Amino acid sequence: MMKATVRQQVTVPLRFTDGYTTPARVMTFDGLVDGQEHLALGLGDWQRALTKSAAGGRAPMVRPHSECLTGDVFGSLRCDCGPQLREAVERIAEQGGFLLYLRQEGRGIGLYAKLDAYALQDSGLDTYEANVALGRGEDERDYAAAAQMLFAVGADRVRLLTNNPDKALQLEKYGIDVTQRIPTGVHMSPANVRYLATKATHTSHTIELPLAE
Ligand SMILES: Nc1nc2c(ncn2[C@@H]2O[C@H](COP(=O)(O)OP(=O)(O)OP(=O)(O)O)[C@@H](O)[C@H]2O)c(=O)[nH]1
Ligand SMILES: [Zn+2]
Repeated sequence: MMKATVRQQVTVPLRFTDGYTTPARVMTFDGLVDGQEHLALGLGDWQRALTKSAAGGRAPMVRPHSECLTGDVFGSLRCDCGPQLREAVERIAEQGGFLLYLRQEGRGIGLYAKLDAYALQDSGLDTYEANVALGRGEDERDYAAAAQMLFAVGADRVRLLTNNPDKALQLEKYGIDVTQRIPTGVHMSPANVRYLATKATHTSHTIELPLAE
């Protein structure tokens, strides 16, 4: 795999809508294989986490988060992306590590296509069937660039914050040592319960859902 390098890093103070604040070291990259403008956010004492990991201690916590404009920015209740992002930033900041903000809108099909998929879901298809009906893959995400970013920041061993087994499998395939997979919380709403249930049954996401009535 081609090597990527950190292109720039700047500190950005974050404040979420619920008032939670933390500084983030926002990093950009040169040489990412997919040509996208992905970001890594170094959170908490990420430098100490890297030093400890290199000495054989606990690996830094890392969450690969796929972009979701509607959820991350506008607070859409159709998915769980906004609350997951908020949760991940705080958990990583507590322990030191990285949030990878990956420009993989709509599981890689893009924003307009995701909204087309939402329209199909409103006429009965589930989240995966809708992608297929559009002639797209159920999930087109590839994590090669994410692996490149982790190597570039020196995090080749990670504790991965995700419920998605594919993220761990792909990162391992690209040479990252995933020492542990940590589940994220489940952020359910009436509008996203079907979406979450489909993820759990269709792609073995580790999502614990209360039984539907
Ligand atoms: N095509 C499509 N994409 C969706 C839909 N709902 C959410 N997404 C996208 O799915 C992605 C969600 O990504 P993640 O938060 O990384 O979720 P995940 O793959 O389930 O894995 P974890 O959250 O890590 O467990 C984002 O890119 C969203 O834009 C949908 O109905 N159709
Ligand atoms: Zn979302």
